[in-house]
Amino acid sequence: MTSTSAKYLHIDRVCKSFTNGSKVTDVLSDIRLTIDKGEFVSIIGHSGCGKSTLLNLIAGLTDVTTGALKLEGREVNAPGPERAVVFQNHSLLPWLTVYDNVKLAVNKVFSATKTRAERHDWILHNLDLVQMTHAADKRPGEISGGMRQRVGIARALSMEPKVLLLDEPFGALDALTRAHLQDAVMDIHARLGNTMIMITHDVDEAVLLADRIVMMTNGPAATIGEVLDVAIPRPRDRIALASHPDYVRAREAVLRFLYERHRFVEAAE
Ligand SMILES: Nc1ncnc2c1ncn2[C@@H]1O[C@H](COP(=O)(O)OP(=O)(O)OP(=O)(O)O)[C@@H](O)[C@H]1O
Repeated sequence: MTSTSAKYLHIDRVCKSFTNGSKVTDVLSDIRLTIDKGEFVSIIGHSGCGKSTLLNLIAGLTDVTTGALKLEGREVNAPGPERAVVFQNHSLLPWLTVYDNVKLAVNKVFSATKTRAERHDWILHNLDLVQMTHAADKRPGEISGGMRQRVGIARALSMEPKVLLLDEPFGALDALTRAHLQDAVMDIHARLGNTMIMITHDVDEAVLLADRIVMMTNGPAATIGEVLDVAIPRPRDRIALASHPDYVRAREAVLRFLYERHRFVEAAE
């Protein structure tokens, strides 16, 4: 980690509680994490531990209760196009075509700085990045779930975000489609070099994609239990990796964390 980029995204002693009437729920406690520019970070942890809450804090969709969250030295306290989110279930507008869904995002960010022709080219360029140009005139209801997720990624990328936040984007997809999209994301990350943070429940996905894996303890008041470096060279090939000793070791470390040291126990009411 170089000193100039060390504080690119800085999460400093962040706690998050939700208050509902007189009931206060402490969801996250003392989160400390620094993410480098261009890094790919996976966040893994049992259901309900607070992964989405952490991502929403980075997105600016919810406020920190205490602590500070900064991107390039600037406090994050509202959503912004420099932090685009892709959700598990696509959030495309069903009445607009694929092209128009991306256009909406592009117009929002670039209407003052790109001409109409440049914006058109930019929309097609982003659809091309996820290999969806052929479906530009289709509506979300006319394409598959995997294709909708691709369009969601294109729409997020079209805003040229500094940080791409992925909240379990492939959770609802079949294994084969998921593998194709993982490859697409790795390819985009290699080509654009942007910072990506992805929540996943899938240990193999976490290891395959990430430079570091952030492992969260169980809630309430969850925190970061361990951060694992995945020093496997890129490009990564899923078949070659399956028997790679570093891959096997990383996978085992995550499994041990999740199933031995921080086993999920159903909360007894
Ligand atoms: N707006 C809210 N008000 C009150 N509690 C909330 C709110 N949002 C989330 N929570 C609680 O915070 C905890 C963490 O939720 P979160 O969705 O962040 O977990 P998660 O790790 O992403 O879960 P999953 O893996 O199941 O998606 C849960 O107990 C949830 O009920």
